[in-house]
Amino acid sequence: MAAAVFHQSLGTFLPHGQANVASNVPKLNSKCFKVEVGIFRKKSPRSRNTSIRAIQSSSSQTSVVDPILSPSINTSDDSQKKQNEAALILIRHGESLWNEKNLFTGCVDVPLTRKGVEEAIEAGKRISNIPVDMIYTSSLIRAQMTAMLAMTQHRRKKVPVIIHNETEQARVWSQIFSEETKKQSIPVIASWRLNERMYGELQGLNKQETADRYGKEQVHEWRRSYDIPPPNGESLEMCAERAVAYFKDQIVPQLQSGKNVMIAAHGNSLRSIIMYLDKLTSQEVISLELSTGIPMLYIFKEGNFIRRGSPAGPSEAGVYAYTRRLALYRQKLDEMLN
Ligand SMILES: O=C(O)[C@@H](CO)OP(=O)(O)O
Repeated sequence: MAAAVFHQSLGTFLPHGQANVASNVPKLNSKCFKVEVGIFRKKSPRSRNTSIRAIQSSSSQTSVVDPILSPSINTSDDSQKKQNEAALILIRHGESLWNEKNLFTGCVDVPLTRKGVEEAIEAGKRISNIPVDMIYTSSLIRAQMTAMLAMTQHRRKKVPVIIHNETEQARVWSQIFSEETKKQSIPVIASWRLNERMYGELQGLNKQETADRYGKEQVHEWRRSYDIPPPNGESLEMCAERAVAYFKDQIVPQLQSGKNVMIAAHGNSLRSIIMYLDKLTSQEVISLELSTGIPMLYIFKEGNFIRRGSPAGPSEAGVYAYTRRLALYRQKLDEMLN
């Protein structure tokens, strides 16, 4: 059985030997952790799931029809690109144990609270009818838990599979040898570049006690100014440099090729990405606050990001104005699953 390698920048599977994955591993240039990319196995264009074929036949040229199974998706096909639209879902992780304790967290890797688990599940319900072909998370467990818990609610019931490419052995040992299983999997790529901003010497300190000690204004400046870093930490601008660069280099090409993408990350890494998507100024981003458990939906179409989700809506219907294609996808899911 021939293995195939998941090629991160192409977002597809190449026969082992053709994909120089090592050259794709970015150099780490600062504080926090892990490398990204990994292996996965190539899907077979021939063996398709019948029920999915029903969806494809209704809307064969669009990306929202579960392109991971669609043989027509080809990253080098320009005409395909022009017609594609893709969904982009952003989720801030649910409440963590340090959110609960009101501690500066940054790159410290703490898990979700029970409430955070429930928020992640609730977020998953809101996006359960939106197709997801690839998942990106930070390297931190709170974002990864959120992504995984959210996907337990997804109606397509594909299984998120974390891509491991830290070493050749990790890559080889995590191969999947069933075509059917691969088709029912969603690659999950973790990158430290999506981590929360590094909070420097504030990490682990209590937010209220820090405000009492250094003054409310000073702490507010550390927390919400655009270009003033906390002591030995990252400003939002510095966080944006690596998070937005990663978004442009790694994630936008997937959207361009028609893949529907979910990103589970953090208050500040997502604020910096939203600043880029919504073309916010450094003044405007200061007042942008993201709630936990409220996913946001963007549609990527003809090179533009169109915001469809409001962070404030109380229910799925209130949150998203579906595009025609998303509505069609949902209708087909209803027919398939009910
Ligand atoms: O502590 C942190 O890492 C972040 C997010 O919880 O805090 P802030 O609200 O200051 O961005």
